[in-house]
Amino acid sequence: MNTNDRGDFSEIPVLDVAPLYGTDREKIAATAAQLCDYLENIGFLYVVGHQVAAQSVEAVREASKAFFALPEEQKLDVKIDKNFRGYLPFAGSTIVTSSVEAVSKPNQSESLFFMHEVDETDPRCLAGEPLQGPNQWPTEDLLPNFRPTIEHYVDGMSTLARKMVGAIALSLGLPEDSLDAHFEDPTIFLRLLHYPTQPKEEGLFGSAPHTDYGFITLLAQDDVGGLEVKNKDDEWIAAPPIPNAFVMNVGDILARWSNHRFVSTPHRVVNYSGRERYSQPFFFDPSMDAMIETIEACVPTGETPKSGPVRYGDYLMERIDKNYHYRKKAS
Ligand SMILES: O=C(O)CCC(=O)C(=O)O
Ligand SMILES: [Fe+2]
Repeated sequence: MNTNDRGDFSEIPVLDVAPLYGTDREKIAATAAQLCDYLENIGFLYVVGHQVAAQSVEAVREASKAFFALPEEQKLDVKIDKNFRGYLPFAGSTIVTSSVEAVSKPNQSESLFFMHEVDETDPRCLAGEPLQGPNQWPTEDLLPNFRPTIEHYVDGMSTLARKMVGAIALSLGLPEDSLDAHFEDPTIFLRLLHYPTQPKEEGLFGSAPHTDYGFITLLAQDDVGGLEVKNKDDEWIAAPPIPNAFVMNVGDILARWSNHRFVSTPHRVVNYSGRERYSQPFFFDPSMDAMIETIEACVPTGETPKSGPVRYGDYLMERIDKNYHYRKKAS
């Protein structure tokens, strides 16, 4: 790697991941090598050639629009709970752990969170383990077909994300399945986001500058635009919508796991378009119980890892508790 290239970009590159669904080892290796370069130097790329149907992406967007169009009191029927599933009203989160800039104004968005489903009878839920509980679904009479639409999408996105886990392992010179054990019960978030158009105001964002917590993010956005990614010259580079592409980025736990060989790049959303914006980031993260310990292949000979081991669930709870008002305990 040429470290001088790090953060030196003026657009987000596109990677065709179709070979990852096939069996041609040479093509798979070439795709992984290209991926490695993007993850090391930019931390962001567009993924095309995946097998998530455009129809499924569109169906989720329509479901999202229908949900956010409901009266506030109906949205509040599924208000976000202690398990981090449900509706986060407009301006409900301020990113305070952002290392990117001092942030004080709440994000100009409302969102609806789903996670991996955990039944009420599941031992993890019964034991009161953090973030392990059932999703909150809008009722069928209010929004018909909502749940199967979301679940179908999460299935397709999970398949794509697992292909990327394999490609990431290959890109580090490891066997394709070497990280799989950490994703046996993956921690999954699907966040449906609605950004009203916003005024131009100092320090006011749809989504304030931040890095993502987790492993990888795969984002579908509508045709409005507004996502921007920071380069090494502190310029905000647009990541405009490309049809049938997901924006993929490295999260902080992947950066840490890779001894910061891969870079978790700050990004933000500003919606000055005059239109409403809808996006749907899918976050694919390790199992709560997975121990994240620096990948040896990422530590140069003679050096020690930059960070110690951490249980993914503990790391995640710390990050989440800091960022969301509704979780803050009244003192
Ligand atoms: O809405 C977007 O385009 C980006 C959202 C985002 O960065 C996030 O939810 O972490
Ligand atoms: Fe993000």
